[in-house]
Amino acid sequence: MKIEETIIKGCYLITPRSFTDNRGSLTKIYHELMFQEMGLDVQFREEYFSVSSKGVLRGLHFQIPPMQHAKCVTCVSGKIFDVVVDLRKNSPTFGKHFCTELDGKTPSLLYVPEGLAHGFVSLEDDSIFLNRSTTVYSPECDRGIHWDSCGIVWPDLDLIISHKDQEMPDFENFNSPF
Ligand SMILES: Cc1cn([C@H]2C[C@H](O)[C@@H](COP(=O)(O)OP(=O)(O)O[C@H]3O[C@@H](C)C(=O)[C@@H](O)[C@H]3O)O2)c(=O)[nH]c1=O
Repeated sequence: MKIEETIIKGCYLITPRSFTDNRGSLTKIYHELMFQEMGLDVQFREEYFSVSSKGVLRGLHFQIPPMQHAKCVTCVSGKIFDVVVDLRKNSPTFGKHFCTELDGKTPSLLYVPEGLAHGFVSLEDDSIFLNRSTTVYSPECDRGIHWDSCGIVWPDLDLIISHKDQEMPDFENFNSPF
């Protein structure tokens, strides 16, 4: 595995190891010891995947204390435009964002530390997004900021967005607990 820090401290792009042969490929996306060796000594508690049509935007989400979490996300099929926003008040990149494409054909992972909001837009039909988190889902602590915040330039697509996400507060009107 290869790890590279993004412009946001503690947020890493990870290139997993893939093995390809005449049958197809095998990609290792989590290995406890390898994660520890990369400095990511975390215990994941929950994992799920979602399937999204082209243009679906989900985000920008996070959980507030006491159920805040780090997460490791990837796209196992299709392609997504993935974004994180730093909500840590004492961080030099507070309010700044980082975006990257996650492509099922050339797998890579994004490790998102506590205190960041996360979202993505699906660039292809049936993109499969895989999410592993260090706390379980808590509807009481589930929060978000509006997707059209912080100067994020989203892909020019006909976006499909849930009512819940359309109603999220702007970053400017959100008092961060981080
Ligand atoms: C995220 C989640 C949702 N749900 C339920 C709540 C709801 O009925 C349905 C759909 O939930 P949402 O609309 O919140 O799903 P979605 O918009 O896909 O939420 C996800 O977005 C991406 C960007 C993230 O970063 C994730 O952490 C998560 O917040 O699934 C769970 O039961 N467990 C979960 O872990």
